[in-house]
Amino acid sequence: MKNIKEVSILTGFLGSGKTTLVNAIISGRAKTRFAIIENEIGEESIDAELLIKGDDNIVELNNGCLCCTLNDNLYDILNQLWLRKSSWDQLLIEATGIADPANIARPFLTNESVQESFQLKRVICVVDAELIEDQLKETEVAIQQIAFSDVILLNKSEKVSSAYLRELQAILKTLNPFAEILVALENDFKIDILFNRERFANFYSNPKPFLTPKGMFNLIPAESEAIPQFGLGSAHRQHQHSGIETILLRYPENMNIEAIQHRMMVFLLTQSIGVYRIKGILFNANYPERVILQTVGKGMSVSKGHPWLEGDKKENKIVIIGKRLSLYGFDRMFRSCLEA
Ligand SMILES: Nc1nc2c(ncn2[C@@H]2O[C@H](COP(=O)(O)OP(=O)(O)OP(=O)(O)O)[C@@H](O)[C@H]2O)c(=O)[nH]1
Repeated sequence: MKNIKEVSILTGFLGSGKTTLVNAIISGRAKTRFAIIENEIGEESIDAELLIKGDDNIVELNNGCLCCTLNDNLYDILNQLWLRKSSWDQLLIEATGIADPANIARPFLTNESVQESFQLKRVICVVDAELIEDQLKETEVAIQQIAFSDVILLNKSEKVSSAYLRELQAILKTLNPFAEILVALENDFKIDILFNRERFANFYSNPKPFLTPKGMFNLIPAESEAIPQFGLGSAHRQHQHSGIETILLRYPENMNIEAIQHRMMVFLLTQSIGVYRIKGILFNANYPERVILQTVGKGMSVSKGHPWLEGDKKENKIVIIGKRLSLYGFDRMFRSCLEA
């Protein structure tokens, strides 16, 4: 009998906690070998570096959204993963924070040849309890993510009161009465409960194939969208999606970690409107590990990442995601924190 692989899609707005959940899944289901598709909107992968283990079956898909420009690539990747199906058990897809999960799920729901090999078991939406109300007001995609999911994981619940948490649950119920809402407290995800949840198999009635059959999973040639790029030395603007854009900055010099923390704190307090997410892998020769800088909304965290190994390209890599971003302003700010 053909071995059908289970698929889980993780969605949720920028910074809600998807990568943290992927790590919790990897360690919480240690007996399951996961193939993981990591999609990031920036050209450079940062999330893959934040995963707790390196694995041959981690596929990074950068500089575009699986839900739109990279959707064709999904077929390629499914083909590749299927060819080495004996090396993994289940597939996890971490969408970008601005993806519409319906578009990622479509091949699994409508394409018969994909369905013969892959079964979409659940779409999990990670929701930031502290920020979701603002996100729902600002971006339609936050609503789409909640509306399409089978399970809503109300994350960072320790940051809000229990009365507000109940209010939020009521709001989420109105956006998606069919989904089950689970509450996660301080990264304490109940992974087994999550993986017991399965979508209603017949929820989408009478799906129709939407692609011309070709190749193993109806592979169609990728028609990649032109991506606007503006050069500025090592800094450039990369990709636009739903009015949300990404800037990538790279610097080979030592970053002064104290200086950047201070600078970021002031920035978040005074100027951060329209900046949804900053993720940085920071380099300083005095630190044996990568320093991970993250901001979500006005919150910031700085933590240790993987150690630098010989042969690693030692540099600072910072991704900023938001609307109407000032490339020159960010470049100036980060340059001012480099050690002379
Ligand atoms: N306080 C608190 N922080 C959390 C929790 N879960 C995640 N975080 C923090 O939130 C930040 C973003 O988490 P990620 O897991 O990277 O979020 P993400 O959804 O993968 O982010 P994007 O890939 O940029 O969309 C990190 O600094 C995490 O440490 C939680 O339950 N409580």
